[in-house]
This record gives sequence, C-alpha cells and structure tokens, in this order.
Amino acid sequence: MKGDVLLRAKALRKHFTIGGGFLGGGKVVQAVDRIDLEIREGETLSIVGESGCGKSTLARLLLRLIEPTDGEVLLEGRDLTKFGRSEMRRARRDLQMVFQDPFASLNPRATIRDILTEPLRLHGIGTAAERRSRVDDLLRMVGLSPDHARRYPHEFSGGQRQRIGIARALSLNPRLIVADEPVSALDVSVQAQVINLLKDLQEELGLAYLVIAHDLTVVRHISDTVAVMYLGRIVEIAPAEELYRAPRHPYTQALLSAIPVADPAHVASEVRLEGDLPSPVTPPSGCHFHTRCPFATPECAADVPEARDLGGGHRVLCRRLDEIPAFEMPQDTAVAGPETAYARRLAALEAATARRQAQRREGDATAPAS
Ligand SMILES: Nc1ncnc2c1ncn2[C@@H]1O[C@H](COP(=O)(O)OP(=O)(O)OP(=O)(O)O)[C@@H](O)[C@H]1O
Repeated sequence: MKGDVLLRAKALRKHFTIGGGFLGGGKVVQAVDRIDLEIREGETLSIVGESGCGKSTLARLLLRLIEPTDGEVLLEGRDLTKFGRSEMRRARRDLQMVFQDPFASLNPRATIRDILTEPLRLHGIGTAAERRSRVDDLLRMVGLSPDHARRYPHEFSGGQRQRIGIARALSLNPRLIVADEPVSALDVSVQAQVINLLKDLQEELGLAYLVIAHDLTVVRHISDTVAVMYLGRIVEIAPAEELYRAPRHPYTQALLSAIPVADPAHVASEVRLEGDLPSPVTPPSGCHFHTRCPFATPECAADVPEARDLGGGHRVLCRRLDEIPAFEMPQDTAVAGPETAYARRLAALEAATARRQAQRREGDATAPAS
C-alpha cells in the first residue's frame, strides 16, 4: 500500500579496494558509508550529491547488482542479500532501472519491439500475441505509438529514447524504478516532459522511485523525500518541502545557495563552500565535510558526527546544528529571473505541471460519472 516501506537500507556499507597487487597494498574507497534510508510504496526518494559521492554505488547496492561490504537491504522486511537465485529472479521483476544515457542502454541493432519484448521473454511472460499487445500498451503509456515499434533507437530523439527506456523498465510491472540521472543528458525543455511523465506514471501505477541526481533543482518537483550525500554519507535527509524551505546541514545550505535566485535584492542567507571536493579515496577525518564547512570546529575534524533526528523523517549529520544560523530560501523568487538556468528549468517544469493539471481537470469534467 502507498506509504508502506518497500525497500530499506540499514547501516549499508560498500568499500572498494583500488590499486595494489594480490598481496594487498591497495587503497580503500568507502563509496557508501553506513547509510540508512527507506523507500516507500508509491513515493519518490531522491539522492543528490556531487560526482563521486557514492550515489550510483548506493543504487547498485539497493538493487543487489553488487554485494555490500556490510549492512542490510530489506525488501518488505526480508534481507535481499540473502535471497537465493529464484527468489532474486522474482525480486528483479519488482526492481527496475532507468539509465542516464538511454542511447547507450538500448541495443542499436534491435527494433523497439525487440527491446521491449526481451524482458517479457526472459521472464517467460505471455504468449507471442500477448507480448505484442503488451508492447503496444507500453508505448502508449509513455506517450509513443505502437507504430514506433518497428523502428530502431537511432531514429528517435533523446527524450523519446528516454521514454523507450522507461517503457522497458515498466514492462515487468515493477514496484520500484531506480532512475540514475534520468534527465541530465536531455535538453532543459525535454527534461520537464520526462519528469512529468514519471510523475504521471507514478500516479497511475503506484510506483516507487529512487531518483539519483547531481543537483537539487531537477528533483524538486518529483521528490517526497530528498537525501543529500557527501563522500559516502547521507548528511541530510528530509521531506522535500522541508529540505528546500529550511535546510539544516551546511552542505545542503551551500548547494541551495549555489542555485541562482531571481531577485538579487533578496539576499538569502548564504553558505559558501571553501576549497574543492576532497577525494573519496582520502576523505577528511571526522566529519568528511569539515574541510569545507564555515562552521567547523576542531572537534568536527576529530570525531564522526552522529545523525540527529529532528522528527518527521528529518535527519542531519552535524554536531554543530544548534550553532548554525537558520537558512531561508526566498520562497517566491525562484520562478522569475529568466536569466538563470535554474529559473528557466523551474519555469518550464511549472508550466508543464500547470498544463497537466488543467488537462486533468478538463478530463475530470468530461469523464462520465462512475
Ligand atoms: N567498481 C569500483 N571499483 C573501485 N572504485 C569504485 C568502483 N565503483 C565506484 N568506485 C568509487 O567509489 C566512489 C563512488 O562512486 P559512485 O560512482 O558511486 O559515485 P557517484 O556519486 O554515482 O558519481 P557519478 O555522479 O560521477 O556517477 C568513487 O570514488 C568511485 O571512484
């Protein structure tokens, strides 16, 4: 049921050893470091962070495409990492993935019909005729037409190819789709369409999403919950509305400060990052963020902070929380200011959402009462 926990990570860790020979001597990268999170039925959890912070590793762990070093992944309360072959095969149908670069993930020599039929065939679902009609339905669901089934991936635009990637992920009726940077390869104008398609499909099908993104802008309108990652750890996780309105971790505040706002007269509290992103191979001691944090004390360099639970699903990994001044995002400014990429993106998203709502209202008005 919507809101029930579907997938849960508990103290999940993954390290990779890089370099060194078989006698050892390599360096250890803590790609994912003691992560706790929940993905609920019908809801979207977004994971945001800079390149190399461990987002993709986390996604691969949650789908059990790689094995954790430590910790658990629970699918409806049962440890996925202990599933046998046939149980895992069943679970794979529930957990699907959409990739950043739809072109790279679609076989260029296969027709769209072949691409969309393959998962059904591999899982032994339906007769040939049933698969045909399922593929036609899938194409319609993502806003394409059954006529497109004869064509090849190169005959489509980037946005259409992402729709095909989404149709493929839907083919087995999954409950969770992991979307790794689903729109970052697309033009800004097309991004909003794909995000809206994902939202519509979620409403219709009750899907849960885990969306991975490198900036907070894109996921704003699709997320129920947002987790911000920094060098392998979740530094802040909160209901989306709260995270954008009143972020508490200095890193989240810095990410939001970096988003250009429309009204320069309205100076939001601003947190600027010092220095560059450290290497995940040699992360700073204690709180990984202390080398760039304007509020850090020597204690921050010495000890790893404990997550502070602020209630309502809001957790922050920072021991200086009470000393950090409140941060306010200017509420209404983000929409205007056509000069900025952020404002453009947001305006496009909001226009598309408004259109969608209008269409739905029209649909409601004309639909026969049931
Ligand atoms: N198979 C691997 N072997 C060794 N190191 C790895 C492996 N996979 C990931 N890493 C390292 O783990 C860290 C996290 O990588 P990951 O790809 O999860 O980050 P990311 O946040 O998804 O980055 P990006 O946005 O660039 O994809 C990086 O330092 C990366 O080099």
